[in-house]
Amino acid sequence: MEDQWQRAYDFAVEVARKAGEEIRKAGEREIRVMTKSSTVDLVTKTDERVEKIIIGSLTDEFGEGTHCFIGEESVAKGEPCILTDKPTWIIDPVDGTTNFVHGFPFVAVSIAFAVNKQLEFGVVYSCLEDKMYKARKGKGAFCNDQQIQVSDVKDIHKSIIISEHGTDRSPEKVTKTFSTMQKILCIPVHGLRGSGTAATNMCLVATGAVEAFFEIGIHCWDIAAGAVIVQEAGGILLDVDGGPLDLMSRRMVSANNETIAKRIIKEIEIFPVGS
Ligand SMILES: O=P(O)(O)O[C@H]1[C@H](O)[C@@H](O)[C@H](O)[C@@H](O)[C@@H]1O
Ligand SMILES: [Mg+2]
Repeated sequence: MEDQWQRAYDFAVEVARKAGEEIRKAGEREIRVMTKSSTVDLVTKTDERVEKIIIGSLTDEFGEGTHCFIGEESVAKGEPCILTDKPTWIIDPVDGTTNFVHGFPFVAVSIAFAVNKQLEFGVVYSCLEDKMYKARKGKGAFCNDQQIQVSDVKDIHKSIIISEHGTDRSPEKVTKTFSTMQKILCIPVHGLRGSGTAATNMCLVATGAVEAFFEIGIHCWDIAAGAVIVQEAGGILLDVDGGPLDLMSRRMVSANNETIAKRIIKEIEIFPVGS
């Protein structure tokens, strides 16, 4: 049977690299010369510009109207965020926007592709590190074309766990997030980390650098590509309540195995996520 999505997969890698180059140029050209306080609107323009480059390239390649798009910036401007059975690109043009403004070296382009609500492939380009992570369902996960695999650690005491506090500063969320982090830290685990971008965090799970990453508050575009990469690296994806992952639920646990995932889930204090 003809391999229907290989060309789309290969092209997604090219587009991610082109988008990453645009982000690097924006960082060198614009942010360095502006005070941080005045860069927020510039960043929004960069995010929007990069998303336009990605969607424009995909539309030129595959034709107007053949595929659907869920992009962070398009949704922010009122486009629907609904995953249908149609072939759909799920895009975060600049994951780690706050990092980008500050020159903190973890900024990722995240591009995933789903058909019939099933993820076919994911590409995460950590553009300041020049690390191209990619994975296609059933065909393994790679970083710069080297196959990657999750850690084989089962003892939680020998693990590093990633979590993020996100951008919401509401008292309930902050209290529950830090209470969860405190409980996990004091299991004890070897350490807690966070890169500031969910896509990169998931790739760190996939390479075995850390054992798990969880977060409540992320969006489908932050995690869709990373989900394929973790899965194809031998990892597991669950909801924070231990049920199956729902890509649209704004909460997620990714881990190297079920033992670590379930141990983490016991400590997570769940809170509702805003719109
Ligand atoms: O809004 P930015 O600065 O991009 O940060 C969020 C990032 O997009 C997510 O991937 C992270 O997981 C969140 O914790 C960040 O707040
Ligand atoms: Mg993001």
